Amino acid sequence: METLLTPEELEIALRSIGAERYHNRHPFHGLLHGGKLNKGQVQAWALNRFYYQSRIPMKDATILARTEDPDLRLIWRQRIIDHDGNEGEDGGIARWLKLTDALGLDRNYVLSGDGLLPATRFAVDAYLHFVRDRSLLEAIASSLTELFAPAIISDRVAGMLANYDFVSPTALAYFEKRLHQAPRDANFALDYVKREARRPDQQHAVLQALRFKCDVLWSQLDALHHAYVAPGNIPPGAFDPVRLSAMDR
Ligand SMILES: O=C(O)c1cc(C(=O)O)c2c(n1)C(=O)C(=O)c1cc(C(=O)O)[nH]c1-2
Repeated sequence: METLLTPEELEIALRSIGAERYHNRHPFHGLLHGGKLNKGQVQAWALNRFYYQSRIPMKDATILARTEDPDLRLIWRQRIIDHDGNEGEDGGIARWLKLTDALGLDRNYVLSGDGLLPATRFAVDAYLHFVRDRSLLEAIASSLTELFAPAIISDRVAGMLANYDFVSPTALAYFEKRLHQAPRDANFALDYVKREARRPDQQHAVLQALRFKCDVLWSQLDALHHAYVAPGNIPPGAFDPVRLSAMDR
């Protein structure tokens, strides 16, 4: 029999999952933030990560569609606005495309998803399916990786600006916004799961949802590391910085 945790104990357990498994610990992030990647490798990261960004509002629309609670929808819909923007106002997706523009990637190529690594698509789609198929509580809990995002975003911006001459503060504008948005969103989701996970099996499911989401993030970086850091592993059809610049010549 599992024991029932207090809400505070549940929060401690969630935070310890982040401390152990969040993608800030992935070696690819060490290379990215430490200035150890070349431009083609940074392009590959931005291109693949765009797919994650593009699916986030679809994921949040799924959560909206699944809840009967208008108060929850009212709060949650802000996430879609943050990513898609509003009339006359850019959102996160447009800001991410400014980053891929600044890195010299063709917009239509980025939008097409043609150069994605297979594992990026599988991992991100698994997140969408999880949010569609599991309980609403698990769907909300799976967003809780955002609790740990501000620290990695600060490290990333400082590291990339210090280490890459092809990265400017305007190119990284996406992250500046997330520094305010992520804690607001994560704190709301954390309060929600602390309030709604009232049985041991629900608490277990919440913890598993966060582990699952850490795996979604981790496996995207595994794929980048495998394909672009070790030579010779780029899958057929995926973005190849060397081939692309040879075609420019
Ligand atoms: O830069 C990052 O490391 C990072 C991580 C995460 C995350 O932890 O899932 C998100 C984001 N960024 C992000 O920008 C974002 O919009 C976002 C939405 C979500 C989500 O699951 O709803 N996670 C994240």
